[in-house]
Amino acid sequence: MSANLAPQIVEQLDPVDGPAFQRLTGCTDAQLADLTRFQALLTEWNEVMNLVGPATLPTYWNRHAWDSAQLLKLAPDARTWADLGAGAGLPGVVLAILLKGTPGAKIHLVESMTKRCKFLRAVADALDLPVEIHNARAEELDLKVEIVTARACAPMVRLLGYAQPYLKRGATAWFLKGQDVASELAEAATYWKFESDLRPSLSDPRGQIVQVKGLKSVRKV
Ligand SMILES: C[S@@+](CC[C@H](N)C(=O)[O-])C[C@H]1O[C@@H](n2cnc3c(N)ncnc32)[C@H](O)[C@@H]1O
Repeated sequence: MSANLAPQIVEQLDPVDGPAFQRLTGCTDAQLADLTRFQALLTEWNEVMNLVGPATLPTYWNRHAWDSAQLLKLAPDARTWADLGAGAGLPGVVLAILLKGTPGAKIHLVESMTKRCKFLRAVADALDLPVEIHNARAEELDLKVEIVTARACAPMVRLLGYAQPYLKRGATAWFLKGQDVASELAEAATYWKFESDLRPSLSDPRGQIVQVKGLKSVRKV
């Protein structure tokens, strides 16, 4: 698949395997092969370090690949991304696979745990991905990107603090959130002023993808 994933995406829940994911996204055979290799690396490394819940691996294509890939539908023209708390490479590695070969594509994988960065480096080298890996705390970096994203990194009240430097430099935030998003947003609103826009997740019937704009601190978290 080339630069524009979004126009080809047909909305449908739960791709159960690689071919179903390919039908859903229109990804190329090469991208499908990379995603399959990523699944194998995730499974192999998960034996020796805690990357994802083992029970989620059988549903990799929906829970991890499609959950991550759906972000490209929201920002089809974005080329530069920062994934805060990338951990196992979700969503950042999936985005990098789907944007590989697109001129200007660069995905910053920001992860504070050194051993998880080792995994991300191994994946990036094996798949020759357009990524930069930062073994750092997200809020300490000063990166200029179009989109800042995160999945399961921190509750919204703290995530906004991590994302603030990126938003200040012009990024748009799209965060993958679960069923607790309403209470997370209510808590965050006592510390921050911001506008949010929620879209239903295409991979998780209880999930939401939250856009955040106009972030200002009201009081210290
Ligand atoms: C629960 S894991 C989720 C990883 C991945 N995004 C996923 O969905 O599988 C959260 C990750 O965020 C990292 N993390 C938490 N706070 C961070 C921060 N301030 N800067 C960078 N990484 C952070 C943790 O080390 C951990 O790897």
